[in-house]
Amino acid sequence: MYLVTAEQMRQLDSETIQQLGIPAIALMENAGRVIAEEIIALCRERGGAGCRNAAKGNDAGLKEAALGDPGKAFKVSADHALTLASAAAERWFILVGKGNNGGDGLAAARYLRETGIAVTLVYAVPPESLSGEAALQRDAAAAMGLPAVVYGRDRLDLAECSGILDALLGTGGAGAPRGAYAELIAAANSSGKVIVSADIPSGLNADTGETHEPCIHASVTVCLAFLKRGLLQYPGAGAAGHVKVRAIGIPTALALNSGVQTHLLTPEVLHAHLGVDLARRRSPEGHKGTYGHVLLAAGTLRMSGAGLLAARAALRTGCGLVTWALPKKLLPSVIGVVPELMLADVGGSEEGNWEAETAPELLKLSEERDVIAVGPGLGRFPGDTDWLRSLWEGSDCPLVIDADALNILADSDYKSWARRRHSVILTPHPGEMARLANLTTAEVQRDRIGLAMDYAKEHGVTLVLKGAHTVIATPEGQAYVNTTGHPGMGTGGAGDVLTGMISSLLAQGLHATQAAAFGVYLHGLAGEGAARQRNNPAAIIAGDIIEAL
Ligand SMILES: NC(=O)C1=CN([C@@H]2O[C@H](COP(=O)(O)OP(=O)(O)OC[C@H]3O[C@@H](n4cnc5c(N)ncnc54)[C@H](OP(=O)(O)O)[C@@H]3O)[C@@H](O)[C@H]2O)[C@@H](O)CC1
Ligand SMILES: Nc1ncnc2c1ncn2[C@@H]1O[C@H](COP(=O)(O)OP(=O)(O)O)[C@@H](O)[C@H]1O
Ligand SMILES: [K+]
Repeated sequence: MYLVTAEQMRQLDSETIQQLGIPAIALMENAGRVIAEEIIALCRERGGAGCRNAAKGNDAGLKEAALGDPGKAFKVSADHALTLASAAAERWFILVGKGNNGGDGLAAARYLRETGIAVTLVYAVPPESLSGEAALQRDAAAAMGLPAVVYGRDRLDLAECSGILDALLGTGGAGAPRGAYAELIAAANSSGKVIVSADIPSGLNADTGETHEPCIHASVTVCLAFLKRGLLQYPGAGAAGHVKVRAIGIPTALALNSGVQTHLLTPEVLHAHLGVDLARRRSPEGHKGTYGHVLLAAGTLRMSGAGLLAARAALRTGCGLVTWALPKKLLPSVIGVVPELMLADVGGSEEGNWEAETAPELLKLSEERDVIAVGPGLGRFPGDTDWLRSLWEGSDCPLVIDADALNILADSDYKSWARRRHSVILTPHPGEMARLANLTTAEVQRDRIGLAMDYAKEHGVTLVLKGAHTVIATPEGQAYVNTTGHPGMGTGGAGDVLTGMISSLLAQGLHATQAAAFGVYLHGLAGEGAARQRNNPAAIIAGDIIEAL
């Protein structure tokens, strides 16, 4: 599934209209219809038991009326999606803005009325100020005799409705809602009524997910044609409720041709777009050498657990072998803790810290391994930027950089380092990303997708920007947004687990984008599994995520 910006959406709209010759009013009709269908589905779902039974009876009657001899094949079906047995119990207020989003709402109102639902149009601005297709919809609604009020001129009591359709502002909204728009949004939010948003919640930045003050808090958002980026990024993702993306006649192929490079990370995208074998089939004649060898440079005396977590996660994700390179001082405390793990002491300080002099030994170890993962529990040490530079420039395999190794990178001018033959994957959380990009954490969170895409392209790295809805951005300019995972994963060490997983997939031969995307996806699924196994998600610890793999 594609993710688009408001600008890309406008371009796709106009290409459909100009290249395919489909009139704008037809797209708006389709939009109105799918919005009405979703409202009807919602009414059906939340209808009382009596209503549901009535609906069933009615549907049975309307859906399939076998005519004549029951043995005959001839049947007639009604439009189930636009049928609601409990319609008489519903009254919806349609909040109408001045632009095309308002036009969508007006079209939806007509379909709802046809179903038997009472609708009242609530214009945020005088109806005369509507233009283009929205004006055509206004006239059609008036011709059908739909009752209408104008906000600020006529009496309005939102307590009198059973639900609200928010068709005030869509992708053309700019800045915080003003005047009547702001007042209607605030009133809708405090009404306690169920709210369905057309395309995006009014007051949401469609690209970044920032919510202006005020912003609609919807139960359902019927997103038209393509998923808008802002609906996936918090806090917008929280304001949108259940997002239902519905087709309105804009061909998906247009997005591909127009160079839309952002995707929702689904099993279909992993399989069909990224070529990942989701079943992770293993060759019947495979052996541990077939599945690759991870070299992990991690851990200090005080943070040896980070190394253990990353190493165990790598093993559980299916690579053949893992060698954990660590300061000598750690050996007595970790020997035997994970029996499957190989340990390589590389010197280090008396206190069990890393030292710059360990670089040649690490490079030597890397010659026999397929990937280097560096960072979990690493700490900082004198000469660490030169140390990381020698790994970057001197090793001949993919490199996964996490935690303190990201902080080292943030202190380096690594764009001037020699180009690598193999890929580099960075896995920052928002705080680490802020240091890398020289921003505040709030600035990072403002538009995670946009920032990740720009950074990955500019620095020639695969970037995994962690947090709810992790973004994977590639050096070629693509991005994938993950939705697996769980708030219970906000626990120390969960990121170390991810580093181990991505490294393991790289060792097994997946390329950087595959390994980063599939690793993030599986990590989230394991987090969900761990949440199911524990009765309370707050009880999840990082080791549970590994056990759920
Ligand atoms: N063929 C198509 O194009 C299709 C489009 N589709 C639909 O159109 C939507 C986009 O429509 P759009 O571009 O007309 O913009 P829209 O979101 O309705 O709002 C713009 C109006 O709001 C106003 N306004 C803006 N900011 C404001 C603020 N902060 N506070 C107050 N007012 C503000 C601004 O007025 P102005 O300030 O310029 O006077 C302007 O008139 C899209 O989301 C989808 O639903 C679908 O039907 C598919 C086919
Ligand atoms: N609310 C959430 N929803 C989904 N995933 C989350 C959420 N909070 C945290 N995570 C995931 O948990 C991991 C935490 O990583 P990180 O902050 O690096 O932890 P640590 O440094 O302790 O290992 C990341 O993969 C992140 O995406
Ligand atoms: K809206």
